[in-house]
Amino acid sequence: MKFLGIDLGSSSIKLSVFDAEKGTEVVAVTVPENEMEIQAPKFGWAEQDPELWWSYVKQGLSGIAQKGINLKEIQAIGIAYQMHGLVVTDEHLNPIRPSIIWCDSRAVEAGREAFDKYGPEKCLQELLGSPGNFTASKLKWVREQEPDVYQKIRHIMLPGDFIAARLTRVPQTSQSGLSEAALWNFPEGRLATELLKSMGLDAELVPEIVPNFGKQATIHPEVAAELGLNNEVSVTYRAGDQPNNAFSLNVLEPGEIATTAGTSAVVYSVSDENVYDKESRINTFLHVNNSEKARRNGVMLCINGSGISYQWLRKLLSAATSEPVSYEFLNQQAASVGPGSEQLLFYPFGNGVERIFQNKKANSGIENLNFNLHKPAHIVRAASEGIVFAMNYGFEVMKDLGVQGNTIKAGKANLFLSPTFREIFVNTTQTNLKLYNTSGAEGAARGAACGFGYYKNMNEAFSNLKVVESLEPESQLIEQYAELYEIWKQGIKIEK
Ligand SMILES: Nc1ncnc2c1ncn2[C@@H]1O[C@H](COP(=O)(O)OP(=O)(O)O)[C@@H](O)[C@H]1O
Ligand SMILES: O=C(CO)[C@@H](O)[C@H](O)COP(=O)(O)O
Repeated sequence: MKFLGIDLGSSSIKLSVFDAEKGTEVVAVTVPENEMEIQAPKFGWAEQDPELWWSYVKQGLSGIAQKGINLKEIQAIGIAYQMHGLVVTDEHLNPIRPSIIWCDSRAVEAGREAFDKYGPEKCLQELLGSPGNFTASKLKWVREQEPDVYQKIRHIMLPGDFIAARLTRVPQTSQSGLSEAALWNFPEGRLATELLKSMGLDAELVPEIVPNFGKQATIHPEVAAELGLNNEVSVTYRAGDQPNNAFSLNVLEPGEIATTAGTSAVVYSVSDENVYDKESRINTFLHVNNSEKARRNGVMLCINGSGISYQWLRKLLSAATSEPVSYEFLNQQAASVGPGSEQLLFYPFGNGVERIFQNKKANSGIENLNFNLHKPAHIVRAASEGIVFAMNYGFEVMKDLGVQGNTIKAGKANLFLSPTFREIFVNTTQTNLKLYNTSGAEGAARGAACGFGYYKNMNEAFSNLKVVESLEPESQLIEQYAELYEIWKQGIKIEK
């Protein structure tokens, strides 16, 4: 039996077909070939067009068919998606404006006002954090700044809900989705209706709430015919890309930790408690396997400016070449310079406000540049160090909150494909790193199989997940990176 996983990232959309009998991925496709743009009509804004996402999903499905898969054999679909975005649609499920995505900073003030008005203590107790810059605050911004748009909205959705709605023509969202929107009352396990009211938002805009796993809705026959899919195929799994990354790595139980470094970088730890950071630098969302019987939360740090820094450097280094330079070239450049990049410091905070700094903007850029000494390779290495150091800054807050564990799992993907990045990561965070040969899209396909009822339990879905590489910190490098991290930390400048 074959299952399809769709991973709607900020840089690209990945699709995976997983053959459950064989226990392996049989086809993987990434669209577009070059990374998607994030539009910034104003400084600090970040938007993408949901119609473009949908056109890439369709392109990805054609790519799968071209690789010899009979799309009619797909039994169910799982969707993972960039979190916290706001998609607003009319009654025909057509977007009314571009999506205001996760790293858009415009709603920070709206979130602060909502936090103060609803009451800090109530927010922390009920939402396990502030409405912050999450989906609910983005919707409040639309209501206040674009009242004509707000009036036309019939459904609000997260990015993955939109893709599911395009497939099934049924608007739905999930409990974990609402938690990432800051619209979930954790202690009572329900929609945060009082917060919606306090923010002046209409609860009717929230679509039907479905569990992460299980038959959510069946594909619309017209869509099935257009895409060449089977009429019977259903969406049986959806989750934000970070809980999905953890799920893909079989990180499901308290104390287990996952990481990734795509456009953003995340360290994600599972907890069975309603833990929260009073300053909302670290965020708690529902994990995919949360249930009434067993509480499972994802406690996580997010650095917005992670792989996007590397992506930006790649574009810069490609400006004068006929073909873009490859990421492998960047990795080689990084490896050609020693730890510390000859005192060059890189601050990766150029993708909106950062949660680890309480939704404030911090410095982005390169410091200590010496024109007679530093080459592009130093900048690439410094960027890798700066990204890991930023992750470590958040990881320290997680540890203060009681997150423990010295083994972290990651997919062998994105920045974790760089040996230098991996070395910096293990020695700075002082953790063991286990890399698995899997991806978020493959995880979403396994999720679809779980939701379809193919497996007896979730562990069975991961019985042939394999570690492809294990790394451990080395005492000499630990010392070296600890010193470099302290120097880097001194250079953080947070806007007042
Ligand atoms: N071979 C590679 N080596 C190092 N980094 C890479 C490589 N390929 C991609 N990346 C990094 O990973 C990023 C994309 O990661 P991905 O997980 O696909 O992002 P998203 O899920 O946000 O779309 C790229 O922008 C780049 O920074
Ligand atoms: O905001 C978060 C997590 O809370 C981000 O991790 C987004 O979910 C975007 O993910 P990527 O596109 O970087 O995978």
